[in-house]
Amino acid sequence: MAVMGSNLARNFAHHGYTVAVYNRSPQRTRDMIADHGSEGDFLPAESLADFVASLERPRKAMLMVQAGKGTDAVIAELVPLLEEGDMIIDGGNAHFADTMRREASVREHGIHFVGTGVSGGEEGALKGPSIMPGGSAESYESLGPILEAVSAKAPDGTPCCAHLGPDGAGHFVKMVHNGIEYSDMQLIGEAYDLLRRGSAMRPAEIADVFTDWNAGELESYLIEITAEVLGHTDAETGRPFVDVVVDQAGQKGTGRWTVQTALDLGVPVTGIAEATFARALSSGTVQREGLKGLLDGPNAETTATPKEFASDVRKALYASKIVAYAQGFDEIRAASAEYGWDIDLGLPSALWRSGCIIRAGFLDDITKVWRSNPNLPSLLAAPEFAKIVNEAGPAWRRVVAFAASAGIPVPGFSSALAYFDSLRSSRLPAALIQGQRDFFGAHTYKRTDKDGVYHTDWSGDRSEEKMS
Ligand SMILES: NC(=O)C1=CN([C@@H]2O[C@H](COP(=O)(O)OP(=O)(O)OC[C@H]3O[C@@H](n4cnc5c(N)ncnc54)[C@H](OP(=O)(O)O)[C@@H]3O)[C@@H](O)[C@H]2O)C=CC1
Ligand SMILES: O=C(CO)[C@H](O)[C@H](O)COP(=O)(O)O
Repeated sequence: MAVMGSNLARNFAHHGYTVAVYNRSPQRTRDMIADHGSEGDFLPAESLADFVASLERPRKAMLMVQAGKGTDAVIAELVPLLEEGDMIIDGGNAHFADTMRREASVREHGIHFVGTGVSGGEEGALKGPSIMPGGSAESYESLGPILEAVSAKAPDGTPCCAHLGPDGAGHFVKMVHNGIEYSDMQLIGEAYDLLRRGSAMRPAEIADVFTDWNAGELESYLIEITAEVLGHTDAETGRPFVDVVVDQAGQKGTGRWTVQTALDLGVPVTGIAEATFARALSSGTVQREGLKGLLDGPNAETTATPKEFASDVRKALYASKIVAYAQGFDEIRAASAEYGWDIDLGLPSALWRSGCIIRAGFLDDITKVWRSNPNLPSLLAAPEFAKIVNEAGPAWRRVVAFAASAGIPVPGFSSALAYFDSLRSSRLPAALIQGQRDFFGAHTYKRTDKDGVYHTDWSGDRSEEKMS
């Protein structure tokens, strides 16, 4: 009955379901019933045993508790109280590997375990979140209609909830959703910083720029709330709210997991990685405090007009955002192959169209791309997206070049551009790295002109040997 659980319970009740509710600390349950008990049919319980006893069979028990140890603790307490055929649904931000482990262990008791991503924050949970369930297809048959009823609806009326695949598939997709969320937020932050430092615009003016952008191709929840946050004035000081907030970004772990998992899968999610490291750097007070005044550099403003500059930043933001999404989908595809999930690539973007934090107008276009050609090597290979990033090129380069010359850090914009340039390069310096690896470790290399694996006798006469 913390923020997500209580709002989701109210959402179920608003849809006509009778909802049994329980929280480890009973006061939270009492508060929720006192504040919202009249909104629907609730059965409050002060012990887990009473909670379980009040459920219809087969029982469906949904957890919205702290991910990690909290989730394990509740499952351990819940399993002995349940029977074969019952179902545990974990809606928290669990690591997909934990979900795979929990699913296997709970299945031994004949109990279904559904790990599901839930996104939309406090408001989404109440009014309709994007729901990303994994678990067995059998469990989705009975659970799906309930989750679909309370989920957000896409502009075409489709529920933003669908079965993504077995065991950890749902939580994996939610994890990548959060990784993309990190990237999106970092890119927006960089756009703000460029306009603020590079064009001397005030937060309220930048809020207007974001409001304007929200009417175009960048239309999204995160752009919308950015305008709200930038337009907000601190009541106590009368200063822009953004200027009174400590500039250290928090993180609960999902961005880090996305990057760690991508490293294991060998998928370059550079935008998500830069965004995650940027949060860590902002919070690294030892280094930031310790180096204050020691590091030198420029502090320049653009010579472009604010309108021209904002137009370039908008294009760079959109192109970098497309790169981040392309990388996220690459990670989902790689994990689907690795774990045998068989995820339909068109589904995540379809489920993200409404309700979730990264909801955006262009998710409809992404869904259409994957639906018409699921075998594309990358989202960037879709002609419509290739056209956008290609056309953004000159503005993107002007922004990154300006940022470097002006001393404004843009790790998201510049890493996205480097990714784009790497992919379009016919030759990469990886050939030299292969030579170095062979030199110091006899790691061998392949040649461009003939088949086989080769090694050069670097410490001897430098003759080349065909190894296989
Ligand atoms: N907040 C958000 O915007 C979103 C959150 N999520 C995920 O949803 C879940 C709930 O999030 P949120 O509402 O923010 O709350 P928190 O993540 O802060 O979790 C608090 C809840 O977990 C319970 N809890 C913690 N440890 C235990 C334990 N050992 N045994 C029993 N209960 C325990 C708390 O009970 P008690 O009151 O007794 O301490 C409380 O009900 C999390 O997994 C979160 O990652 C997903 C999407 C968005
Ligand atoms: O899952 C969410 C949104 O989709 C949660 O709000 C999550 O807490 C966001 O991650 P972080 O706290 O690391 O910024």
